[in-house]
Amino acid sequence: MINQLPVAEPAEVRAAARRDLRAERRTVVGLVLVNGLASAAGLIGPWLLGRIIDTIQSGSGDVLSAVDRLAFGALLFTVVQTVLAWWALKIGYRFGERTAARVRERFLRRTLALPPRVADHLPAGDLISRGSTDAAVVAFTLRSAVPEVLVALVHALFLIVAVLALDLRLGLCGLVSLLGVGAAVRWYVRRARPAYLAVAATGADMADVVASTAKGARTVELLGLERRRTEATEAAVTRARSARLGALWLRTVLFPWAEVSLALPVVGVLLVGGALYTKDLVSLGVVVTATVYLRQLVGPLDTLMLWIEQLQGAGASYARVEGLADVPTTDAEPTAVPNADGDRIRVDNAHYSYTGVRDVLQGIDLVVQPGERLAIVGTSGAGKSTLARLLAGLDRPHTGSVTIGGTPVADLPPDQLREHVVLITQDHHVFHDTVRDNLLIAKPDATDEELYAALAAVGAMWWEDLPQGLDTEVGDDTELDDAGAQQLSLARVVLADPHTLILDEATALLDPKTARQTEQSLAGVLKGRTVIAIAHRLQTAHDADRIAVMEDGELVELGSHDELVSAGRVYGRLWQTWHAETQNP
Ligand SMILES: Nc1ncnc2c1ncn2[C@@H]1O[C@H](COP(=O)(O)OP(=O)(O)OP(=O)(O)O)[C@@H](O)[C@H]1O
Repeated sequence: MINQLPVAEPAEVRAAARRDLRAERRTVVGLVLVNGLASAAGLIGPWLLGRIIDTIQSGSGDVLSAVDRLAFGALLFTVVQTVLAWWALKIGYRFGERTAARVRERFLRRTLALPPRVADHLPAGDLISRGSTDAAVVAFTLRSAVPEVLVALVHALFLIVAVLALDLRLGLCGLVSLLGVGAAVRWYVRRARPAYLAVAATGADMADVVASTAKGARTVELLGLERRRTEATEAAVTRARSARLGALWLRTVLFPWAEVSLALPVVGVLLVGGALYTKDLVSLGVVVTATVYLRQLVGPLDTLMLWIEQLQGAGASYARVEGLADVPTTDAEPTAVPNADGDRIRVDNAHYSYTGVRDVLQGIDLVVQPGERLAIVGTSGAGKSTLARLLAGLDRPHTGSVTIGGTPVADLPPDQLREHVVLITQDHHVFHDTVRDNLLIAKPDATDEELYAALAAVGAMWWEDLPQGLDTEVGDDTELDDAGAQQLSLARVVLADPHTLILDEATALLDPKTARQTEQSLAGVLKGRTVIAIAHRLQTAHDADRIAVMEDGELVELGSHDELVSAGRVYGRLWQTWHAETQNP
């Protein structure tokens, strides 16, 4: 079990961000262009203001009409800037929406592409918090922060260039005074990544503790573990709180430091500009224009400051979302392609341990022929379900191999795996969606005829009475009963059309009526396939072609019912006892 999913390295995050930006190349170029125009338009107003002051000061010619013209120009360019800035933001929001969707889809695709044996061992809380909280933070940032930050950056750049072009001395004085802001941001950024990664990791840990307590609620209640679980939850909450306080502390330093630093350029330019003006080295209009430019710089820099925290948090979330790409999915390359050995399932000297201390499977050797019906029997804890998991590719043996047609089953990607083998248990799931979409999961390109046939094969003709047929949403107004839900998941199996089915407790714990209905549905699914059934009732074993008997993780007997009964060993004794019990209940 992986305790925590990987987090993408900064270089990987940068590469992923570059890919996302490249995918929206035209939108980004449009955004920068329109934004540049808006910023350029914004520079003209203060420049015209300087011209007004210089015109009034010179007092030559028709001052009044010159001032009117200049003031009208300033007003016009302010309107132009407002319209262009609105347009730039609109483009930015569109970019954000599309990129956020791309990030979410990538996460979903990566999650679904994980082999079952890997997905089964991932920490659920961490995975859920990455797919929900982290993905939401990234989406919000892309939608809101990134466009505004891009707009602010371009605006700030134009203002700095403008003030330098206006008067190099005043420009340099303004820039020197800005160094404080740069130092504050550097200090913050260095500490923010680890702080926000800690916030996300402790949050995921908290979700894990709560999820595992909820999942095991009955065990907690039965074993009286309430106090221990409460303590574990409190400890997780405390860790999450102190991580968040650590991140907040960084802000309490950043903001006052930055606020003071932002006031300095204006003060510096007023002092230096005043001195230069008294010595007639610069006009009053230029000093006023430079002061207005630097004053305007506070706006975009403030925006950058405000969003910088969001960007840092989102950077950490982006690294967590992208980290899914680094989940190790295979520790061995497939040794052959399916078909070298037909559809034959072969288990060679398979050992497996959950804890690394004790092998619960101890050197299993087994070959299942295509089309065969094999029953696995044994006492509780003998290792039947574990063997079923290995056969279904949900885990790989620690030594030895389990192969289908020569390929290790656990190495098959999910879409290929389900074409070969499907494990049927009582844990079926109906998605809150239409009947059609619930079925298409198994075969996205299935035609309606194929869907009707799959439903008919499992006896689920109730779909014809649904208000909108296949397009009826299930799970809301149309609640399916247990048998209906099981039929829907069995219809998915028919569509996936695997050559081998593994049945583990598919009906053992169902009430008799549902069990009977499910067995009838199952019969339609089993037809023409290799079936490996964990047999809880010896009647199932009796009907199988061969029976594998397990004891303490070993395969102790293998043969037909008649062979094993006449051998009179483990199965023979089990049969005698069961037979006696059913004859004299
Ligand atoms: N997740 C797990 N972690 C640790 N040990 C486990 C886990 N699952 C099963 N085991 C242990 O592995 C051994 C084999 O269990 P398995 O469930 O395969 O047996 P089984 O024959 O299917 O039993 P049953 O008929 O009761 O389901 C048992 O000793 C069991 O306690």
